[in-house]
Amino acid sequence: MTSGGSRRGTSSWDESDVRIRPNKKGSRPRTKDRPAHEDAVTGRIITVDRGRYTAVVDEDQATERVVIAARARELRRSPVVAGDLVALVGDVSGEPDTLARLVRIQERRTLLRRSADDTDPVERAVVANADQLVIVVAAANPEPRTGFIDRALVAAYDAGIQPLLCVTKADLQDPADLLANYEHLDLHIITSRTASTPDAVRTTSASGTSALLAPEAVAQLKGLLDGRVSVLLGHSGVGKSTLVNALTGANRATGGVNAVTGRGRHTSSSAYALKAADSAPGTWIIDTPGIRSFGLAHVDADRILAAFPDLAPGTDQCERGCRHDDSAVNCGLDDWVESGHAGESGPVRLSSLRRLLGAGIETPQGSKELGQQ
Ligand SMILES: Nc1nc2c(ncn2[C@@H]2O[C@H](COP(=O)(O)OP(=O)(O)OP(=O)(O)O)[C@@H](O)[C@H]2O)c(=O)[nH]1
Ligand SMILES: [Zn+2]
Repeated sequence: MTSGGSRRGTSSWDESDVRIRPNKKGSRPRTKDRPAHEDAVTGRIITVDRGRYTAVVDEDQATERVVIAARARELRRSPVVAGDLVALVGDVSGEPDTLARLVRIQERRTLLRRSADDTDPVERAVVANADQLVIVVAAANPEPRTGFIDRALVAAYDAGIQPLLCVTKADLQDPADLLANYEHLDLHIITSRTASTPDAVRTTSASGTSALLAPEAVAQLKGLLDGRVSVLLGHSGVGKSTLVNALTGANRATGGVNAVTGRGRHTSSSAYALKAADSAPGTWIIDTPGIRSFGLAHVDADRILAAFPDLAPGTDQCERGCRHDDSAVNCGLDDWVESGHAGESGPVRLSSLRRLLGAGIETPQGSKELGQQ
């Protein structure tokens, strides 16, 4: 359990914070034939596995515990994902072999989504209520792919989540060339490497390989994650679990949450949340072991444009249906940038935007055409 700092956990919420999501069929009260669940407690979903929802209740209090719940029948069609804040009723003791009932999902601040691939219109919720998306790539072994980073950036901008780029294994390869692609985005970039100095952070990967990481990047990352909910995303082998363990290590050895999530390797492929060690209340790291790709069929180009406020007004002069991408003719963004409205970095920002717009997304008018065929 974390300690110190101001209390910002779920403890300060009351029932009015737990809102029922708008009902498509109108707002027929659900309280008519069942109790109003006034006794419900709020839980934070840390993982989902075969219809069982694992939640943390009474976060950062002495009574903090892990409660397993099943979804109430009326929520059968509502996906519940890691990071969701939910109302739980029934047996919320968290004792072995008890099962609570999940009766409400709190309105989400953000929702990270993906489709299985660019042509699959079915979007899946991945993580709810995240503040930032930490995109983890290795400088080498495996080779970094800008396509993956770009797609993750698009997914983050689409979800209204702040992206952050973490490059590992800088001891193997100087990542300067890779990073040149991203220096004109509003993006925190953290570069991590191994080190053999006495202050190196000792950690292990999920498979048990130990590593010594230079403390600067670990400290920097810790500072950026403090008090926030962060999703970590990266391909296998980039050093994600090595980093996660460096950040959560102390906590995995103790604490209630550990009982469910931290015993050796997590076997489920779904996202799961871990509490960071020695951090402010509300600091959560959500790992996404099963996610190797980001289908973007659901993404709206307007939301990507919104992440470029210096450029977005330039599209006022575009013709209807303009895709603003590399193939666009008479795109207003060209004039906007040429006439200096977006400042000196305008041209490189525009080419970054266009690269992202080409990462496989719908046109602003909502046609089903993809940006990349
Ligand atoms: N040289 C170097 N090796 C590292 C660094 N970080 C991690 N590694 C090593 O890279 C290998 C893969 O690291 P993991 O943490 O298992 O990678 P992962 O992303 O969790 O991979 P999966 O568990 O397959 O998802 C391990 O042998 C680590 O010790 C680094 O900064 N530099
Ligand atoms: Zn345009």
